[in-house]
Amino acid sequence: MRGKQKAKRLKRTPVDCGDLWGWQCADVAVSMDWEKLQRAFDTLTSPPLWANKLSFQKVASALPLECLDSGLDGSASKLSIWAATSRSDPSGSSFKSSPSFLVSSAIAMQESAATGRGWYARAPLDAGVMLLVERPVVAVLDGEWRDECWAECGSSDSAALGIELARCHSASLALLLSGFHPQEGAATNGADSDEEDEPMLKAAMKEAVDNAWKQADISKAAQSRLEDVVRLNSLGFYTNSEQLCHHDNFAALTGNGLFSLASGFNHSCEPSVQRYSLGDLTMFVTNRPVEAGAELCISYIESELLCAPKSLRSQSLNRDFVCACSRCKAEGSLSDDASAGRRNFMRVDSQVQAKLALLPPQERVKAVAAALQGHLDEGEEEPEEEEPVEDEAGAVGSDHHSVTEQPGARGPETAATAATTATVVLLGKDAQELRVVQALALMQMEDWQGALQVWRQNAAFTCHHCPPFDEALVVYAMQAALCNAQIAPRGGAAGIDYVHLAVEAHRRAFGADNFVWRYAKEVAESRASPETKDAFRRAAKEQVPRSRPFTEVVRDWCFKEDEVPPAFQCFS
Ligand SMILES: C[S@@+](CC[C@H](N)C(=O)[O-])C[C@H]1O[C@@H](n2cnc3c(N)ncnc32)[C@H](O)[C@@H]1O
Repeated sequence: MRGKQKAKRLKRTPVDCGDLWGWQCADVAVSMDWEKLQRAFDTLTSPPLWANKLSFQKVASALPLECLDSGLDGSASKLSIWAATSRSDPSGSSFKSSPSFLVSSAIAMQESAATGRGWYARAPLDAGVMLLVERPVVAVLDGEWRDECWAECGSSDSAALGIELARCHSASLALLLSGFHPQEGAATNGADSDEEDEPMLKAAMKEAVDNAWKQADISKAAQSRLEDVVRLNSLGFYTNSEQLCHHDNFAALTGNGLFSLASGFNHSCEPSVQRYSLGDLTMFVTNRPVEAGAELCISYIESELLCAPKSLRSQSLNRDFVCACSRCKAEGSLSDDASAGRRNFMRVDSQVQAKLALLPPQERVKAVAAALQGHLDEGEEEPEEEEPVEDEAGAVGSDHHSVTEQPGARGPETAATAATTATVVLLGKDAQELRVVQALALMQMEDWQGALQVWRQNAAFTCHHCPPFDEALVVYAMQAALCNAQIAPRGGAAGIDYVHLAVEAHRRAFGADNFVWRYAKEVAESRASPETKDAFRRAAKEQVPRSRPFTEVVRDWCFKEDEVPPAFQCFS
C-alpha cells in the first residue's frame, strides 16, 4: 500500500508541548511583527509554489510569528500552552524556541453547560479586533497526501491529519489533547462514511491510519478517541482564500491542523469571529461589536452557506451536535423551499468551473446566465440528487417559510410544487461562484460596465446574506474599483469610492492595515490596464482606513433592491 510506504518515510519527531508557548497582549494586531512575516511570506511564495514540493514543516519554519509588544508598552506577557488553555502546567514550560500564538488579553476560555469550553469577551470589543493568531500543534498540507490512493475518499483530510498526529504522538501531546472535545469516555456519533467511496480505497485509508497508530503504540480506545479529536476539532487553513487568483498561487499552502487555543471556539450560525490564514498561521478577528461577557463563536461552515435554511446548514455542519446557537433556536424546526420534496443541487465545483473556463468568454457569459436560471449546459454533469431532509419535528417539507426577509429571497417556484416535483436548488454560494466566472469573462471582453454590475451583485449578496465584513467583500470591492477606474479614470459617475470601500472592508475583515501587500498579486493578475492598476495602487496607498459601523459601509454601496441576489433559488 502506498499509504504504508509514506507513513514510514515521513516519521516525525514527537511534539514536546513543554516547548509550546505564546504571548498574551493587549492588542494582538499591533503586537505582531508584520514586516518580518510579510517578507518571509514573499520569500516562501516567490518561486511558483507548485514547482516546490512543500511540506508543512517547511511552511511553518519559514513563517515567523513574533511579538513586538514587549518593547511597545510592556503589556505582553509569556504564557505556556497550558496556562493559555486554563490548565495547570504538568512539568514546567521552557519558553524555548519561538512563540506559537499571540492571544488577546480581552478574551478568556470558559466552560458553559450547553456547549462545553468556549471563548468569551472579558471587555467590550469593536469589529475588526484580532483576538488570536495561532499556528497548529499538528498539521499536514493537502499536497503531502494528495497522491495517496485514498485521497478522494470522504474524510480523507481527517485520515491524513490522524496519520500525522500518530507520527508525532508523545506523552505531553496526549496530555494536551486530553483537554480537547470529546472528553475521554464520551460517546460521539461515528465518523462520516461516504457511501459512494470505493470500498477498496476506504479500506486502504483505514489501513494507513491503523498502521500509523501501531507505531505510536497506544490502545485501540485511545486511538479511537484521538480520531474523534481530529474529526471534531481540526480546522482547514487556506491562504488568501477570498482572492480569485488563490487557486493557482497559494493552493500549495492549504492544509488542515489541530489548533490548541482555537479548538475552543464553538460554532454559531451568526458568528462574531472570522478567520483567515497565511500558511499555517491562522488569525481570528471579530466581525461585529461584541459586549463584555458574550461568547465569541466562529462558523464551522462556509459563510455563504450561513444564509441557507436551517436544514441545509445542519446537513453541511455534519458534526456530533445539534446546533444550539441563538439563531437556530429562534428558527425552531422549520421546513423550507430548499429542503422540500426531492432536491437536485447545482454544484459549481472546480470541475464545472474548469469546463466553463474552456469556453470562449462570450459563450461563458451565456452559459453562466443560463446556469443562474437553473439550466445546466448539456456538457455539464447532471445535478446531484439528495433525499429530502427531515426537520427535527419529523415533517418533510410540509410547510413553506422563506429563509430571509431580503428582497428577492424567494425562488421562482412555490412550496407546493417544490414539495411534489424534483426541484433544482441553486444555493447562494454556488451562484456567487458562477457570477465570479461571469464577471471575469466580461472583464476579458473589456465589458467593464457589465463586469462592474456583476461585482456589485456579488458584493450585495455578501452584504445582505453573509456575516458583516465577510472577507469576500474585499475582493469584490477591489474588482469593482478596477472596473470603475477603467470606465471613468477620474472617479466613477455614481460617485462611489470603491477603493476606499475595499481598504476599509479589508481593515475590518483582517484586523490589520496591509491591504496593498495582501492584494498585490490579485491586482497584478487583473485584466485591467497597467495604467488603471497603477492608479489603483496609488489610491489604495493613500487611504486611511475608516472604522465605521457595517450599516454605514453597506449604505455607501447604494445597492438597488434588484441588485441583491436571493439567498437560494429553486427551479422546477
Ligand atoms: C471544536 S470543539 C469546540 C469547543 C468545545 N465546546 C470544547 O468543549 O472543547 C467542537 C464541539 O463543541 C460543541 N459545539 C460547538 N458549537 C456548538 C453549537 N453551536 N451547538 C452545540 N454544540 C456545539 C460540539 O460538541 C462540537 O463537536
